[in-house]
Amino acid sequence: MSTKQEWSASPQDSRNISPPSPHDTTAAAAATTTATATTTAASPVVPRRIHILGSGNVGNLVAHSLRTLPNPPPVTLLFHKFSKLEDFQTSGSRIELHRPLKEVSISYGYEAELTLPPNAVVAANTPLEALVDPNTGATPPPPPQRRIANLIITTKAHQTVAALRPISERLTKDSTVLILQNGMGVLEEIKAEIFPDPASRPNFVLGITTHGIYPEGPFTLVQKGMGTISLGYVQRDHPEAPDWKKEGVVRSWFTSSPPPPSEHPDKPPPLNTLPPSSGYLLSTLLSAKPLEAAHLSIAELLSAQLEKLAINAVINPLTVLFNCKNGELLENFYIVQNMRLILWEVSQVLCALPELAALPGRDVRLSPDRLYDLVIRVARLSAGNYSSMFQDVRNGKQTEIDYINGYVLDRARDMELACTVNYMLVNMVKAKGKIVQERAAAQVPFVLFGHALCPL
Ligand SMILES: CC(C)(CO)[C@@H](O)C(=O)[O-]
Repeated sequence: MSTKQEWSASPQDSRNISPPSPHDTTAAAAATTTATATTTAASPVVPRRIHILGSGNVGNLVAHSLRTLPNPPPVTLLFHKFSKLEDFQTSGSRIELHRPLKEVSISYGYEAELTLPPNAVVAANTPLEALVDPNTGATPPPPPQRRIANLIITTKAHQTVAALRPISERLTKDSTVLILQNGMGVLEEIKAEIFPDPASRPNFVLGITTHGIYPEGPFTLVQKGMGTISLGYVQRDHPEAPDWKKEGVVRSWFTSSPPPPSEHPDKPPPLNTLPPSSGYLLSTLLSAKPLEAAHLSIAELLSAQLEKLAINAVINPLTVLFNCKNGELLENFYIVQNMRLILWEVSQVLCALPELAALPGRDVRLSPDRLYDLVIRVARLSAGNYSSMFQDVRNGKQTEIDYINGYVLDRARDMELACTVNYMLVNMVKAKGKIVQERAAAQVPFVLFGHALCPL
């Protein structure tokens, strides 16, 4: 874990359009006690406010952990659906966390915003309920168009680009965006579709979490498994890097830039060598104890991401296809045989990735046997839970399969490797999702204004 560093914050960003909130005006004093180190006259100026896009379990855990710091930073929750914003407000604009053997903790003081652009009313594909209060018919007030210095994205992988687009103009090259979600490939999509110009795009940090969080009510979470959050700063691309728009999405996120200054390539770069907002965001997350966050070198983070990808590539689709809890996968010899088959193929693809060529111990670390041990450990620890993909399918939602097994498939395709097992899994999970959605639709054949008129 890296050393923490103190960051002073600007009381109010001069580019903000909205008037300062009381939380922001006290930012400079508060920032100095969030993390500890030496302040110099030349300390970087970073607005303290942290915006969080994605109001699922991980987003709420991070928000709660930040707001329960001794001197918490101001936190804005960004909602892209009016109904979600309303749920938050009607449940007291607070987040509640239940942890094993710990008392329940409740956090307050959030600012909540709707992220729809002002002209969303006329956009053809905007869901009406996202704009108009179903009870009163009122439209929400326009959100303050404050510049976003620090953004944490915890949306599902497939929702990220659409959720980020309405706020993308509030991010600048001085901002930092942390992408904290399951799956891989989203950073490349964001760069290609939202920030094609390397010179003006924000800084990025990638993260993965192993915390086991489950909802117990609106904005009430239960932490069943204590995990960690691993974070890695992504070096900026050179402005002369390839034009992503022209050449399509390249799914490897390693850049053409030299690695950031660091005494040893396995060590993360010191926070004070990073852009100020990246240093501030990392330092603040590292100081939030319940998150158990660690700052890794980007090579270490990539390995951890790929290990998690391999775990998800096995547990998630199999729990969908066999309609079972994570632990039930382990009790069935035939399923375990399939696990080994999937991992053999995943391991072949991951070990061939060009960006891992210099990773020490790559072939052992990503060998089928080691990945199998990791899968077994996670399935045991989460034996009583249903995987996130199982829950998505059951709730008729789109899954993250394209960013998990689909990512393995895309990378195999780039390298001209066969990847039939993962190809089949992607199609089978999509087929299962379609069956569930069609069955649900068949049960409610006639829907008007969101109300089922004739449920069967
Ligand atoms: C590890 C995992 C499969 C445990 O349920 C989790 O990442 C999930 O549900 O996606």
